[in-house]
Amino acid sequence: MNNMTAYQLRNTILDLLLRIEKDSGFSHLLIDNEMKSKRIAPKDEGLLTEVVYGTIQRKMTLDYYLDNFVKKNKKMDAWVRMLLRMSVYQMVYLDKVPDHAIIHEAVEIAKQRGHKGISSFVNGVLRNIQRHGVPDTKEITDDAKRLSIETSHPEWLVKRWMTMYDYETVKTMCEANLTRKPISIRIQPMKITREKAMRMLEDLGFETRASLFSEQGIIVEKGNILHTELFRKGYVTIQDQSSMLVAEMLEVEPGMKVLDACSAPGGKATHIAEKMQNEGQIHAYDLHKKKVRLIDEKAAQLNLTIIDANPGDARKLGELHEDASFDRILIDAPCSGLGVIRGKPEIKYHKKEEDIKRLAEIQLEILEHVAPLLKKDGLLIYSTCTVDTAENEKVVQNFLANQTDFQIDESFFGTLPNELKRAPGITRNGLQLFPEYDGTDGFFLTRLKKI
Ligand SMILES: C[S@@+](CC[C@H](N)C(=O)[O-])C[C@H]1O[C@@H](n2cnc3c(N)ncnc32)[C@H](O)[C@@H]1O
Repeated sequence: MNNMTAYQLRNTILDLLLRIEKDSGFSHLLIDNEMKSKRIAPKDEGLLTEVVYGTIQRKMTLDYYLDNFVKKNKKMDAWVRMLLRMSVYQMVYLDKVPDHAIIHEAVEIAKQRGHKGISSFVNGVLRNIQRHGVPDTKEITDDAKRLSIETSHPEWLVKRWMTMYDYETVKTMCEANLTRKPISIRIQPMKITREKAMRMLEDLGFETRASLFSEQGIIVEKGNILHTELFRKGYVTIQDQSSMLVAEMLEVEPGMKVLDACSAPGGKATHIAEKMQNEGQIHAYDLHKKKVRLIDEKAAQLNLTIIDANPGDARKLGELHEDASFDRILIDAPCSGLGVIRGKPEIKYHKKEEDIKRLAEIQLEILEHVAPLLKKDGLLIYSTCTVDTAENEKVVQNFLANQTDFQIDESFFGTLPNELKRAPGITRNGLQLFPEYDGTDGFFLTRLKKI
């Protein structure tokens, strides 16, 4: 592996940021690919991840700062603005590299990518910021606007959340979205115990702790799991703790017949298969044919054989399966993803309010079409990785309003892990996890019972 110079590393970071912006690419996937390419030395991985995530996470705040130092209507190529953003990010939020070195590297990059005029412009803006400091956002008097700029969330989104939750909850949530998400992993219990996996990781210098949400979960505080044999050989897989709650709460047993209606890439289907000790049947569907392969790959990696994955629209599964034929059903619905902003920060800039309305309609359609496939006394989990009540509470309420043979399974609340029994997001209709809570994603789940 060649060690990159600071200049090359900054150039790679700039390229990554531009790709993420241009292709609306998922930052975590592009960063993982970059790491896997082995071009980045382990000592540089931290800085790369920090600058890429940080610059995306704080894009609106950085633009607010820059607008104070750049003439209005100044035409700027996308790469110049991005170079300024990532440099200001490092100057304001990181203290790893001195400002003069950050400015020097930015000017070198500008010289190479552009011409002398651009490098002097970059130099001028950054030196001005170094001299005068960034403007104080406290001057913005409107709460929603200030929170929007300070935490870099679109104003419509902040306003929307303020209609759903009190200001302090929204503020905490937006601030949590600016922090790094701890990685959590799930052990494959047929291959290794949690204690052994934790011991092995700690021997390798990782810092770990046991998840309180799932007996299979481990939180990795420090260390890159992608580089370990444990990960490569399928002894563990990456999954957010909140997602692990789903298979825990589905209460499956070996031999059951289970439907996972929106299954790709198979994180929860494989967990359910593990809980069933790989005995029984899991019918897994996903609308997108290409993604079905991901379910098969994950199952193969974890040596799980009971998952039958196929393309299919959840709203048409009644054409393939008889009514009342499944013991358990999971609907992990397509959603706005507004609960996973911390791990995929670009989401907050791409979503629109109309998307949420349309998604809520699809979610209700899926629930209504899939529900008849559940046996009497069977359990159905509805989950999403969003904090938007229109996609969570409201969908469940609307579904129940037109049903006589389903109800919220009250015993669900009793079976939650103790730490969650009094979580702030518990309502009559389910559990809303917020991203600041024990490092999970923003996630909603509820359990319905067929009576
Ligand atoms: C939240 S993701 C599922 C994640 C998955 N359960 C896991 O744990 O890995 C939602 C999935 O629903 C799929 N999807 C969207 N519309 C669908 C539909 N009408 N029928 C079935 N799947 C759908 C999407 O392609 C996406 O993969």
